[in-house]
Amino acid sequence: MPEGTPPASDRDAQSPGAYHPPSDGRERGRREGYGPPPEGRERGPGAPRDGYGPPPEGRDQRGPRGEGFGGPPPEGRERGPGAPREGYGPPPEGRDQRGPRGEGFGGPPPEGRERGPGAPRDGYGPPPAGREQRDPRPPHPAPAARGDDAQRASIRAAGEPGARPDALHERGPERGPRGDQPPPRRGDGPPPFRFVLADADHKVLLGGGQFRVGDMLPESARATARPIIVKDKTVAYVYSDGAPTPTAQEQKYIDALYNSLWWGIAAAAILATLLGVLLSRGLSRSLSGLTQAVKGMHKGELRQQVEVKGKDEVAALATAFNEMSEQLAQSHEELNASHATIMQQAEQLRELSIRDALTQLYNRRHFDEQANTLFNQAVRHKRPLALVICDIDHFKKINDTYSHATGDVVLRHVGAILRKHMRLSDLVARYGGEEFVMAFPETPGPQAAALCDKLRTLIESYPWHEVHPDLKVTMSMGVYADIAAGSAETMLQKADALLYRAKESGRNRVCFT
Ligand SMILES: Nc1nc2c(ncn2[C@@H]2O[C@H](COP(=O)(O)OP(=O)(O)OP(=O)(O)O)[C@@H](O)[C@H]2O)c(=O)[nH]1
Repeated sequence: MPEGTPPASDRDAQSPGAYHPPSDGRERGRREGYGPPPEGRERGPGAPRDGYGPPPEGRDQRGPRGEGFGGPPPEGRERGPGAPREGYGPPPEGRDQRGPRGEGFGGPPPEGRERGPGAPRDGYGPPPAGREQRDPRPPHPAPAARGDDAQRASIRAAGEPGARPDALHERGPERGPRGDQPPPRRGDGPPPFRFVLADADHKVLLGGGQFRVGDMLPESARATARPIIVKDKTVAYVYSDGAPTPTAQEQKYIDALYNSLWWGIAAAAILATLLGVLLSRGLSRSLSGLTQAVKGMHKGELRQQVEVKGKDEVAALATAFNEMSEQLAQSHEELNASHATIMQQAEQLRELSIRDALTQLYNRRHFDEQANTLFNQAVRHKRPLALVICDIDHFKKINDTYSHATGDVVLRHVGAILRKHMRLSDLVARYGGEEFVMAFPETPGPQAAALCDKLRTLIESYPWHEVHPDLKVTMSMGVYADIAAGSAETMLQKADALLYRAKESGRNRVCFT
């Protein structure tokens, strides 16, 4: 069994995933071998060994247990070359082949810890020449018999470059810092992480970064420190201090990644810009066509069609716009047609409201409105105005002799003769029954009477025999042309009086003042 490897029984009792120091019994047993035997415990060569006295044969060849910490040997313990070593002399041959213990922590050894060239190393001072070449792996944990020294050695091993704090719980005493696999070599560069080791009271045992030995870990560091547990008891804390320091190769790789990232971002930005410019140009052209079409619609040209390209949203918008424009134009045309129809019908209704259905002349209501207007204008402009009332002679006899229908035909023919032979500025209406009224603007009385006489002659000479062989039709008229009467209504009353006089005078004649 190589030195430093605990007995099988001890190893079996240890958890495979955590570091456990040797049992107290082992520790005591080993330590007891370096002090004087108890009084009265003299032993002979065959006496059972309890650690006092020379080891049995073969033990010396293995060399002493590698305690490196302790005071000077007890008084009177003079040792020869074969005396058990306590770390105060060169190790026996073959000891160096086991590899160093706890390398990785530089700095001088504690005061008073003078060591010989073969003394077990505790991590302070450079290793012997060629040691790293022979065994690059971190040392095994301290032998179980060394107790607290073994714990320190194991803890120092955990603090080596590349070691993880939780590795203390993962590897057994005879395993490497990372189990059975050697730690990755990182060349001669700085360790990737720095660790600070503190005892259970958070007092720094092994400094690093901003912490010195003896400092107290601040609360912030304590929160993230990883405990080192021995037999369910926290014996120390490991705190990671500082950021990882990549190797030159790793830094190159990181730089290359950053360069690739920045070039990728730059390329993406350029592509996005170009794509945006192209899209904006196409979009601008499409929207320009739509804008022109909308302006055309605003001017009243509702039927607008824009070019549809592709199948994107702009094309869908152009298609929808074309459909909307066509529907809007059709609706507008239908609305215009309906409006024209309504206006026509309104005009027809208006005509019906102001005209006589039998003769198609204006009716009395319309004549009264227009006669007032003409009267006011004549008064304002002091212009002549003549108003005339006409009545068919013995019309009752016509109805009675030739039928009521013949009487209607006579009324229509008389109305047509009156309308045909008057000026457009003159006004004629059927006043009721067989009565007609006329207004002659800009016409003095004598001229109006002459016109009325002409009309009377035309009615009398009309070929009524075509309506009925024995039919004779004449008309009597009263003409009044003095606006001094005061109103159109008064003038009509005066004209009606003259009509009555014409009737009384024998009919078929014109009377005026
Ligand atoms: N056919 C027809 N007859 C009408 C219409 N309106 C009124 N009449 C008739 O016209 C006749 C008018 O007769 P009157 O008022 O006595 O006058 P007149 O017979 O013409 O006698 P004078 O005026 O004195 O010459 C009445 O018989 C009415 O019925 C009409 O629209 N159509």
